[in-house]
Amino acid sequence: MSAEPSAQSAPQPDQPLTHADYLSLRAELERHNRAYYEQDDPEIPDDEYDALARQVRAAEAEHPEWAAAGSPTEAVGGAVSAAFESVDHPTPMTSLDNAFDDAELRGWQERLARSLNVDPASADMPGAQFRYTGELKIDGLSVNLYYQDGNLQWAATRGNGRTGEKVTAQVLTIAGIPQQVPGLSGELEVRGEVYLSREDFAAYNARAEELGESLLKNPRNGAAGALRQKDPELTRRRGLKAIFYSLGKRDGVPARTQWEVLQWLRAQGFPTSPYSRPLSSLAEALAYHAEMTAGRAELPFDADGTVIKLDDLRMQEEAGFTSRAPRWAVAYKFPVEEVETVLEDISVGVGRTGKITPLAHLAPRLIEGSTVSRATLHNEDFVRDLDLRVGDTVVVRKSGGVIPQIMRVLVDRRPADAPPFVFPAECPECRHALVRTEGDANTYCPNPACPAQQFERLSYFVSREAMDIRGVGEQLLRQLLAQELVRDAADLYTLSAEQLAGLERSGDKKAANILAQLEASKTQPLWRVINALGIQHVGARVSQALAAEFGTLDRLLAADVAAVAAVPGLGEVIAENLVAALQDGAMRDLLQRLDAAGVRPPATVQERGTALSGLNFVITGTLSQPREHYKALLEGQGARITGSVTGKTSYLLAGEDAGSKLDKAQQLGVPVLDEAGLEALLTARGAENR
Ligand SMILES: NC(=O)c1ccc[n+]([C@@H]2O[C@H](COP(=O)([O-])OP(=O)(O)OC[C@H]3O[C@@H](n4cnc5c(N)ncnc54)[C@H](O)[C@@H]3O)[C@@H](O)[C@H]2O)c1
Ligand SMILES: [Zn+2]
Repeated sequence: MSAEPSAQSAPQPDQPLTHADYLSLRAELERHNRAYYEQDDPEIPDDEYDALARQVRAAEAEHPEWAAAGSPTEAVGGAVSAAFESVDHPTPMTSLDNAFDDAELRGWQERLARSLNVDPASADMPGAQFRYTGELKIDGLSVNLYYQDGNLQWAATRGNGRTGEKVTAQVLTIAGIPQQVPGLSGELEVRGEVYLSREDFAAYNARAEELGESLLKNPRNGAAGALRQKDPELTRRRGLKAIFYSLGKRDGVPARTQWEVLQWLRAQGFPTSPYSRPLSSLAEALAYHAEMTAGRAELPFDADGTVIKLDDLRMQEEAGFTSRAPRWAVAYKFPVEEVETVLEDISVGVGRTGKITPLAHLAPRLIEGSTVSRATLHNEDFVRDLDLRVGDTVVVRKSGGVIPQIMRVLVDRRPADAPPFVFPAECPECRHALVRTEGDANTYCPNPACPAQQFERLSYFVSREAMDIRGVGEQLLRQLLAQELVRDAADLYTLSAEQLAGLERSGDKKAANILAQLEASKTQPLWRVINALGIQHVGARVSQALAAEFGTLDRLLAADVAAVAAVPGLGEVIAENLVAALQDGAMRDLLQRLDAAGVRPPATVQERGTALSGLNFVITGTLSQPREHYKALLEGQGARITGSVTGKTSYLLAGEDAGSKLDKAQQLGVPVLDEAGLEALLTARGAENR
């Protein structure tokens, strides 16, 4: 394995910078700060940014007069966006100084000792006065929660360190944030990191990739973009998480050390990190860092290093802060592992929606503990921007700790005869001309009869997360397509025993088994059928939400965009796409033929709750959601819905402007429920799965 020399090394001392060089580097740094902090969209990886910042700092150390006009190296964060109300942090929120190797961590301890008037040699004595807490440096963005007398007043981003953006509603979409800290009076500031888990990051990008939308560069920027949404509902959909690790104001908090702060936070119900550790010496800090470095690939979130903090809070206060960071803590960054490898081939795949995706085939290399031999190239522009050519030596790293990504091409190592990669104009499977519409990064094969798409759609249809037809595997599907026995999923249900038995490596017994499985699949639950249609962005989770909401396929087919978009977990984009897909002529034809073949999912009703079984409901008046919603909800709990109020009616669900039915119910003494009443009834009867 050949690791790239680190981009983090300090500038060469034999290359003194001129003032003009310095100014241009500094302008570059400011530009990257804006892209990173204000647009949440960095242009360069963090280690390259860090190297640039070090160069500027080194120049300023030699020429303090250059920095006099106010350098970005002195500042924390970026400008506060006018889109949010701004709020002053009672205690400033700072950045952290960095260390990049063990020697730098020792150097940090020495400086710390001197600032505390302690002999650096004795600070490092076994069992000495310098104890630490080791934590992971989670790659998210920091927030400050401000409480008065134990009640949450607001939550804000770090902003420029003194003033942040108020994002209370957005922060409260994160699970587990206490709105009260009982028993405290005075002021409390709780600081932590809001982040996107690696899993959620990957899921987001997978969807964005399908949509042809721009991808998140890393989980940190994903978290920052999600938290700084004006609409908290959009924040909620991204599924942010948070981990808390320090205090600003801390009136009445009984902690004397950082470790006790963490224990206290945990006891108050704040999410805390399981990876934090008390450390009794610098040697233990080094070992902790080494251990975290080795285990970083398995973390559920991105971390770019460890944070080593002097444990004693009184000593922390004594050591104090520089202009932008505490002296008592340091971020020890993980090395960025990049490897060089050779691009052996670029293949082009066709997905079930016809999307064409180029894939890099790499000479296998080990990166952070796993072998990497492939990397997605996303789309045409991605390959062109890199100017990738087969035979190139490329630099690969894991982005977001998990997904291998080609960072750049080492052009000087390019074989002389390497031809530029030409993105195909025709589908590699069916030779149909490919289309790429303006404004879309993706290229598609528009041919619905494309065998690659047919195959992908069919294998998706029978897959475990869809119709789960185990006997129909990849090989069988290929044979069926090749012999033109099927074109789409509905054709599977028209197959005869003779046709199946006639296939290669098949026989009567196998054929009977396949037919039995096909037969059984006709009553698979609704969500499986919805999922099996293979509509863009409609996977298992979305299908389950749709089935729960609409109950039957017919109701789903009748729903408009607004009704679909209102389903929990869905949004406008998915809704529009879904409604359009269901209205498509070919899709209607497929659905009709599936129905004719006997594929009839039982109404979702039966497989859900029984909390209201035996009860008869009548619905009237204007409710806050379409009547279908309540119908599905009630039927989903086993209730029957009837049209008129009679002696047999158990409840009338009445919205605004209810007319004669309400009168009738009152006459007959039928209990009348409003929405809150219904909610209470469901709760009282222990309804789940709503
Ligand atoms: N790629 C780019 O263009 C670009 C531009 C600007 C900044 N950056 C990156 O951003 C970082 C710069 O600095 P910064 O000041 O935002 O912060 P920082 O990431 O260097 O360090 C401070 C921050 O660490 C976070 N943190 C996470 N876990 C913590 C813990 N356990 N204890 C304390 N703090 C913890 C806090 O949010 C805190 O504000 C660098 O990593 C730099 O590479 C990159
Ligand atoms: Zn094709």
